[in-house]
Amino acid sequence: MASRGHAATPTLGKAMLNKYARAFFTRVLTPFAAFLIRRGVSPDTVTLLGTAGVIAGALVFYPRGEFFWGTIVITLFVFSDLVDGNMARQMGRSSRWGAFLDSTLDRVADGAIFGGFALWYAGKGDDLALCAVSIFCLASGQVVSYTKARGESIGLPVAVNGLVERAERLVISLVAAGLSGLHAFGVPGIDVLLPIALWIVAVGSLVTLIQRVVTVRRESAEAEAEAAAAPAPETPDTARNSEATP
Ligand SMILES: CCCCCCCC/C=C\CCCCCCCC(=O)OC[C@H](COP(=O)(O)O[C@@H]1[C@H](O)[C@H](OP(=O)(O)O)[C@@H](O)[C@H](O)[C@H]1O)OC(=O)CCCCCCC/C=C\CCCCCCCC
Ligand SMILES: Nc1ccn([C@@H]2O[C@H](COP(=O)(O)O)[C@@H](O)[C@H]2O)c(=O)n1
Ligand SMILES: [Mg+2]
Ligand SMILES: [Mg+2]
Repeated sequence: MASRGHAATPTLGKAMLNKYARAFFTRVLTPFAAFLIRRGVSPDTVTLLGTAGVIAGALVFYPRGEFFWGTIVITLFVFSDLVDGNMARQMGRSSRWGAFLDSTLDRVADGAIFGGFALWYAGKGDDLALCAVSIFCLASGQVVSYTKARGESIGLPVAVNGLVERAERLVISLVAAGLSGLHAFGVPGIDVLLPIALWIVAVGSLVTLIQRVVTVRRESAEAEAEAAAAPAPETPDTARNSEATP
């Protein structure tokens, strides 16, 4: 199957969280995943419910500026993205459909999170620049993921993850949003963290996008050169001719 961060393809510039945190969370979440399997829950159900919870947390709380509670709800549900795959692997039922559903709903969840920030800044948060930065984070995150999916669909390895993968985008934004939310409980000055995080995610996503586009361009040129150097494949016509020619 097409490569992902943890696939067989040698991957350059593997992002920190996918490299170090995934193994840790796999160990921690495996017993919970096994428990759900014993209760007859399917990986697809976990994928769907997890996404619904993230959407609810992001779109109910963030547009009202309730960053603490929004982040608590999202955090409770976002780890379902690590549990669903874990369950599928334990059951020996990892599937193309599951990979498609997981990745597609990742995009939906990310849209809700950064859309929630944008709605806050477009409304009561009253900051057009930060609304624009939130929309940039949303769009660039989706395009970063698309570069890999499209590159892989045309047969390239896309052997780079880049500086800021999805896990980084989420951890930076959610930690900052959760802490910024403490402002509502009287912690002074802490609300500056969310704007800082959004700028970091925006710049990091742009760098990641460039890293991936450059990689796809190089891999594509290499693949074209390889194809040009290889002997032309036999068509029925050339096969007939070569049989006729002694
Ligand atoms: C008083 C304190 C208030 C604070 C409130 C609580 C704060 C809690 C804050 C944050 C928690 C954040 C948790 C975020 C967890 C993210 C988990 C996750 O979903 O990871 C997904 C990621 C990728 O999964 P996939 O392989 O399924 O997805 C692929 C990916 O989307 C690709 O996208 P691309 O990267 O290319 O853009 C797609 O291409 C592909 O299609 C798709 O399939 O999983 C991982 O990467 C694994 C690593 C997970 C690492 C989780 C780290 C969590 C670390 C810390 C959390 C705790 C922090 C607590 C801080 C408290 C601060 C006070
Ligand atoms: N409903 C699902 C969800 C995931 N999978 C498989 O797991 C892989 C993703 O693993 P994560 O640890 O990142 O969740 C995905 O590519 C599928 O192979 C599944 O089968 N069904
Ligand atoms: Mg998953
Ligand atoms: Mg996922």
